[in-house]
Amino acid sequence: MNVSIVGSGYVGTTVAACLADLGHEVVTIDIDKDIVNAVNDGESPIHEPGLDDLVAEHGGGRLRASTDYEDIRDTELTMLALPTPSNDDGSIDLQFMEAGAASVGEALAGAERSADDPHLVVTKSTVVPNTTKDRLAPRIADAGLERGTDFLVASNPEFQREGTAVADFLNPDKLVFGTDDDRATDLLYELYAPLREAADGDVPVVETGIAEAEMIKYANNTFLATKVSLINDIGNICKEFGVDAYEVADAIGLDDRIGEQFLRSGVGWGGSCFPKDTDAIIAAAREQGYDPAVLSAAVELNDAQPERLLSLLDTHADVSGKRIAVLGLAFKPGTDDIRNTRAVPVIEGLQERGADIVAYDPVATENMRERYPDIQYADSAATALGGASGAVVVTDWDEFAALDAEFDDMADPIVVDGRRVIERREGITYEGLTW
Ligand SMILES: NC(=O)c1ccc[n+]([C@@H]2O[C@H](COP(=O)([O-])OP(=O)(O)OC[C@H]3O[C@@H](n4cnc5c(N)ncnc54)[C@H](O)[C@@H]3O)[C@@H](O)[C@H]2O)c1
Ligand SMILES: O=c1ccn([C@@H]2O[C@H](COP(=O)(O)OP(=O)(O)O[C@H]3O[C@H](CO)[C@@H](O)[C@H](O)[C@H]3O)[C@@H](O)[C@H]2O)c(=O)[nH]1
Repeated sequence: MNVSIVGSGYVGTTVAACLADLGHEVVTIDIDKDIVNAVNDGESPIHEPGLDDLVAEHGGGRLRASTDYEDIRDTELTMLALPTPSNDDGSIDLQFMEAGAASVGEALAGAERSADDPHLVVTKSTVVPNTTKDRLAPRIADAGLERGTDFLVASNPEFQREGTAVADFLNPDKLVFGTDDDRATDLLYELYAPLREAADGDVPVVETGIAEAEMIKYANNTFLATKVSLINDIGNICKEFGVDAYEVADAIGLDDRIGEQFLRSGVGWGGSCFPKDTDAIIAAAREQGYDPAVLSAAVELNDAQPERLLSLLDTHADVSGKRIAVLGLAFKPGTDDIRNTRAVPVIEGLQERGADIVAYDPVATENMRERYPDIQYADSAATALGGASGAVVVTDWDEFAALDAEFDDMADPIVVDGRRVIERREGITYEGLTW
């Protein structure tokens, strides 16, 4: 198939490269010339394991990028993979989606199409229920097009995680096709046919309505975020009793109804999705007159975990004027993404306490330096720990688990672990956040 993807960021580039690898002809449209040039030169514009190879193989060939929306005219369907950030009140900001939809409409309006061959516009981005129908379809139609005749709309949310995005896209737990027209459903089946054939096992397809598909994405993300907040709540109770929350989690995870994943308690959830999506669906629900109590509590608890981590440090040392190591800056291991990382409230809490911060991350240092140019950055965990009067662990990078003799070089070996990566050992004062 000929496919276009508007927005060549984390999702757009990953989906485009994977679809090209599966045999489709794909063009991504982005307003950022550097991204467009990178893709055409076979270079991945983002840090994502496995993506470099795919873009190197297909970039400039079956995978092209362009700044020109008119390139979507030669394609059968267009996916919108544009940002959906938060407004100040947490509600979804649809300005990029509406601008993209309007540009798609203008490009399609200038194309020659037969009435029995409408272009399918698919919402890949995460949007609150009814956005595609009420906010995006009208922007496309503004160019003088008629929905159902000139174009169709659908929702096909994406469940890939950063750090494992390529593998997640190619082997999804499910595909969700939100449509209200059989022609749209057929096109989505055609698009995903090579993926379903190549996938490791059966890939179930959920055929549903457009708004249901949009809501499934929020239900998925908020369920997982709340699961982590719940295990953090339980973990905080465990800490009060001197009980190991990880032994408790391992045991309850054996119950199929609970499941073993997303039971790692600690300093909380961050990233480009959980925080903004939870805020967006809470704001959307409130606009409808419903206040989601459990989701609000999940956010509140998540916001409090970094301060709990620092309070534990306070019980061992007054950090004012002391060198404190922050190990891990990315919101999770495997990525250089610092969007909504828990490292930010930890750094700000340490700054409020007057600590002299030295931070280390294997790949996210440069991104954090742009945000906090005034703190010190070390080029290794060993350098960060050397002479420090305390250390906090924020990201569960594997390399932190191997640290050992490095603690001997601390001025005062106090380690407060927010991710359970460091083993308790002789010679250090160790506090786990929930164990
Ligand atoms: N990042 C993830 O892992 C992930 C996973 C699932 C779903 N999502 C959702 O997918 C959507 C996109 O997220 P992302 O992380 O890929 O965003 P991103 O910021 O990485 O990428 C968006 C891209 O859109 C481009 N852009 C902005 N305005 C444009 C316009 N008018 N026309 C063309 N291009 C334009 C930007 O230059 C950027 O390259 C969001 O709704 C997000 O919630 C993200
Ligand atoms: O047991 C756990 C699991 C995760 N986390 C934290 O939760 C956050 C999110 O982690 P993860 O879900 O692995 O990463 P994302 O890349 O943000 O992926 C989520 O957000 C994406 C964007 O919507 C979705 O597509 C994915 O399905 C969804 O898992 C990170 O800060 C993790 O440290 C924990 O604290 N404990």
